Amino acid sequence: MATGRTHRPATRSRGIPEATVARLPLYLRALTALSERSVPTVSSEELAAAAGVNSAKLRKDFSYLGSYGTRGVGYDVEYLVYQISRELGLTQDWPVVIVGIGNLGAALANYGGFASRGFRVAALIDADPAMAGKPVAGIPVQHSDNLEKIIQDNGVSIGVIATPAGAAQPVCDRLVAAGVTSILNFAPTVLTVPDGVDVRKVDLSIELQILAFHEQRKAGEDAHTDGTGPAAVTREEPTEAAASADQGPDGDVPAVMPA
Ligand SMILES: NC(=O)c1ccc[n+]([C@@H]2O[C@H](COP(=O)([O-])OP(=O)(O)OC[C@H]3O[C@@H](n4cnc5c(N)ncnc54)[C@H](O)[C@@H]3O)[C@@H](O)[C@H]2O)c1
Repeated sequence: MATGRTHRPATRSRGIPEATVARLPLYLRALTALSERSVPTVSSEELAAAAGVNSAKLRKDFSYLGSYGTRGVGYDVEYLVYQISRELGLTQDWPVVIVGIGNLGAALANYGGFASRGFRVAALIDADPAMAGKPVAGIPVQHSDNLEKIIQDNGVSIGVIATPAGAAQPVCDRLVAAGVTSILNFAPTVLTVPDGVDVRKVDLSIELQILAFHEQRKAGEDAHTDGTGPAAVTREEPTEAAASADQGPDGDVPAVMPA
């Protein structure tokens, strides 16, 4: 039975802080773009700018990988791609199942970017009997009655939940009981999982709400500056929403966050 914890502590067992782990994909994306342009080396400043990260933070992050670059030359792009991919576990193929093949699940299944990053969609699962056997992105949807067998047959450790909120916890419990140890949750609900299971939550509506907050604040500042509106909320007086928002990899609020 699922209990208690929803995410791991701030430092992982190998000593790399969770905030550094969260920035590694940003570096990898920037490095992959450089690699595709056959750029051999990159300075910490250039790479930091491309990744949208402060360069001192980048150098600190890379020190956890044992990568210090060469003075006057910078970092070897190909080697860093390899090192970060290895650190993120992307040098092996990860079979992933998506549960809930509605609008979102089908869009995720059709997204080509997973495969190029080492994630293979091994199975699509849905509770609607009418969908069973129908192909989505070339993969036949399987009925959720067979969820446990599908997980075991495919050796799946990563599950993506794209069901309605009410179904997410029972689906999560079944995934975990079947052996899944990492969950990416798109349903707007907090999942409870046992120790040893990682949950990441994606919620685009929260991102939009935070942008709305900033828009409202900007509008307030404009009105205050030209003297036409009520007193603005200043940047020195964050509202509760801003104060409680999780900080992302480089101070922004991440689109994917711990559950
Ligand atoms: N995180 C985000 O940014 C974001 C964006 C859009 C939607 N969502 C959320 O994603 C979820 C899916 O949205 P949608 O628009 O695709 O909905 P949808 O209704 O189109 O699809 C949901 C699918 O889940 C299936 N389902 C229901 N119960 C199930 C169960 N127990 N096991 C397996 N499958 C089950 C349904 O048959 C359906 O095919 C919702 O929770 C929605 O709120 C999140």
